[in-house]
Formats: sequence, structure tokens, C-alpha cells
Amino acid sequence: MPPEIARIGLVEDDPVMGGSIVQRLELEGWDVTWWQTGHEAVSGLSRVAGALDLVICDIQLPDMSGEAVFAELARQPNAPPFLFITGFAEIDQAVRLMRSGAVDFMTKPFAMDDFLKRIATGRRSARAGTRLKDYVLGQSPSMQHTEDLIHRYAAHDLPVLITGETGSGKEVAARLLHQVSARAQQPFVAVNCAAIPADLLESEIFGHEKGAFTGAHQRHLGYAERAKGGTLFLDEIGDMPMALQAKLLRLIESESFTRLGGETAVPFRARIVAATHRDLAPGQASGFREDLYFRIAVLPVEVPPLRQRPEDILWLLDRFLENAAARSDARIRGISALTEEAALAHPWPGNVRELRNRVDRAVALSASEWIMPGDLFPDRPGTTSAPGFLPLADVRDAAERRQIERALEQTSGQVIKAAELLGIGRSTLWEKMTRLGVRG
Ligand SMILES: Nc1ncnc2c1ncn2[C@@H]1O[C@H](COP(=O)(O)OP(=O)(O)OP(=O)(O)O)[C@@H](O)[C@H]1O
Repeated sequence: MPPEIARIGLVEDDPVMGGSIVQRLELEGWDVTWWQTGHEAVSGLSRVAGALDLVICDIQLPDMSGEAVFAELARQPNAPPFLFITGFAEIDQAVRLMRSGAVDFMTKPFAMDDFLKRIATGRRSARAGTRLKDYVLGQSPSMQHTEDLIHRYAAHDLPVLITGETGSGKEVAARLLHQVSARAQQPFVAVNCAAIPADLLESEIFGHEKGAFTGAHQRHLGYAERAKGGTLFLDEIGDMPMALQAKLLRLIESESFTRLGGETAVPFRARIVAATHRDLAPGQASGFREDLYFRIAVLPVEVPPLRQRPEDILWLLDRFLENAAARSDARIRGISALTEEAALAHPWPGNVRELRNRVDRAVALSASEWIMPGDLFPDRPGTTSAPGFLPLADVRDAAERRQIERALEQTSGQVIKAAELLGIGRSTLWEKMTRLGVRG
């Protein structure tokens, strides 16, 4: 069964705003119907309301208010949820609408990725689809969603911004984007902006001409040029110095650049994929240029932290174990059940990188054929490899946490429904979520 297509109604009179929303939602693969006046919306919506998953509605329309459109629709059976777009001055009205049944509101201007998240949360719950595709990044629904996005974005040339905690797999995601794109036969060039000293970064990215500075004995081609028609991956872009951010913005806007000490414009043909573990969105005091942010964050991809996708922990463990065992002389048969529980209970602050390193070390040091908790977590007191016993309370907590996360995932984060699934009261679930550190 193909992934579900969301059907969205949009009521927006501003042609620029409406056009960009339609374009963005269609890029998500969604089906959008757009009305530009309140009256058009009321008559159009009365025919298709039952088939829509969500209506996005501006509050200020030329002929009637969005509130009146909502009031008309709310009377119908099977009316879709409404997400309102408001100006700052209309927040009171939006809050009132929420109280009378609107699902959410957003104030202008808003960041597109936040907008998409609100749509995903606000729309009618999706039917569970069975996927036929083989996923390579992970088995969890959140990682598979990320992978679906990557495949969709691969068809475009617009810049992509990948966000996620350190070690979560941003570069792996960028490489996949490159591999599944039409640029796959061209170079993938990765630059870690945090690892190259600031005064060298400019000539490393843009290159330099002979004699551009002391020691520049010959022309040097930078990463931007060596990427040819492939992908220029700018890792830790948040650490790029301000002056260089301005030069990068010019490169994106003019699709060309000059080497240091040079005058000729060199065409830039690669696609920019940037990554950051920091929030660079305007208003975060990140020191990142707002105009550049909007240029590179056109297509955002979020790689979730490992602790939020427990299905991937055991899947990755098995893969890394297989690789590590194949490289070593040790005869490893597998991972003990207790080690699996300990792995699921661990918060993985270093994400997938930490998991990989722990498995490599465990395989190198394991004294038995089975990886025991103490092999994977030798730094944790009480987890010795012999006899490799976790306290019962830890095992129980890990199992509870896993089941709660599954229930929340199945109910799209709705605590009341998750509590019903789990057969416990809502307040008991809240208490457990707080104690076990599960985010709703
Ligand atoms: N889905 C995955 N499948 C297999 N290996 C992965 C996956 N995700 C991450 N890894 C491995 O985890 C390590 C860290 O991944 P990666 O370098 O992509 O993370 P990152 O988010 O870019 O890290 P940083 O923030 O430090 O740049 C690498 O060794 C990578 O091979």
C-alpha cells in the first residue's frame, strides 16, 4: 500500500503566501485544494469537507472572517479539523477558536518545518499503512518518515538542512540523499565547518588563486569546485564564521563564486546539503544569518535522537554486531536478552555513534560468546559480564518505557488513548511517563 496522501484544504487570500504553502505541501506529496475567498471556501468545503484531513485557514479574509468559515463548517457532520493562520493581533481570536474546537493556530511569520509538524499533528489520524519498501536508515516509524522525505527531496535541487543531535546519523542521511538522487555519479564532498580552523575555511571551501596570500604557491580548487555537479555537504554549518556565511549566501543566490584572490566567477553546480545539531532558526540567538537560514532550510530533514526510536536500537545493534564480528577473530553468537533490555533502557546521549563504538568495544573485549550487559556498558557499575544480571527494577522499567512509547506512537501521542490501550488510568500514565523520562 503506498504511503497515505493527506488531503488538505487551504483558505488563504494572499497569492504569495497561498502559493508557497501549496508548493510546499505538494512537495510533501499531499493533495491541496486552495480557495482564495471565504465564500468560495464555504461553498467548496460544504462539498468536500468529509474527504479532507485538515483545513488550513487564514483568519483575515477579504469577504468574511476565517472564524465565520469555521462556524459554517463546524455545523456539518464529519467536519475536518481547522488550523488557523493568524497575525499577531488576532491571537485572542485564535485562542477563542481553539476553545470552540479549532485544532491549532500559528502566527505569521512561521518556520515551514514547524508548520509541517503542526499539520501532521493536527490532521485526522492517518490509517496505518503497510510499507513495501526496504528501509536502510532504520526500522522505526520516525526514521522511516525521515527516509521517505529524503527520497522525495532527492528529486529536487533546492538546499536541504538536516538537523539532529550529534552522532544521530545526519551525514548518513546526507549520503543517502546523494545516492538516491540523479547526482549519485558525481562527487559527494563533505566539509566539517567546525573542524577546519576559521581562517582556513574560506580557502578550503572556495579555493584560491596562486599568490592569493603568503604561501599560496599554486591555484587550489576548493570543495565547492571539487563537488562538481554532485553534493556539497556542509556539516556543522552553525559554526561557519559570519563573513563566510555572507559569501555562501552569495554563492547560493548567484550560483557562482570566486576563488580567493581571483576575479573570475566560477559556476557552482553542486547541491548544498547542510547539517547542524543546533537550532539555527531565527530568534534562537544562534549567531546565524537569518537570510542564509531561510535559503538553506527550504527542505528540512530531522534525524530523531536514538532514544526516541527504540525500534532502531536493536536493529542497529544487530547490524553493528554482525560487522564487528566479521572483522574480529572472536566467536560471537549474539547479544543476550539482558543486554538488549539494558540497551533499550540506556539514553544514548552519543546516539548511533555511541552505539557503534560500544558494540566494537564489546566485541573486542567480550570473554564469552554472548555479549553481556557489562560488555556493552563496562562504565556502568553493577553491570558485570559475569553473571551479567540487571536489577529486576531496571528490566521492568525498560519494558514499561518501551511499551508506553509504542502506545504513544500508535495513538500519535494522545495520552488518553495511549492510557486506554495500556489499560491504565491517564494520571498513572502521566506519572510513569515523568518517572521514566518518556516524552509525550
Ligand atoms: N542509520 C544508520 N545506519 C548505520 N550506521 C549509522 C546510521 N546512523 C548513523 N550511523 C553511524 O553512526 C556514526 C555517526 O553517524 P553520522 O556521522 O552520520 O552522525 P552525525 O549526526 O552526522 O554526527 P555529527 O553530529 O557528529 O556530525 C557513523 O559511524 C555512522 O556510520
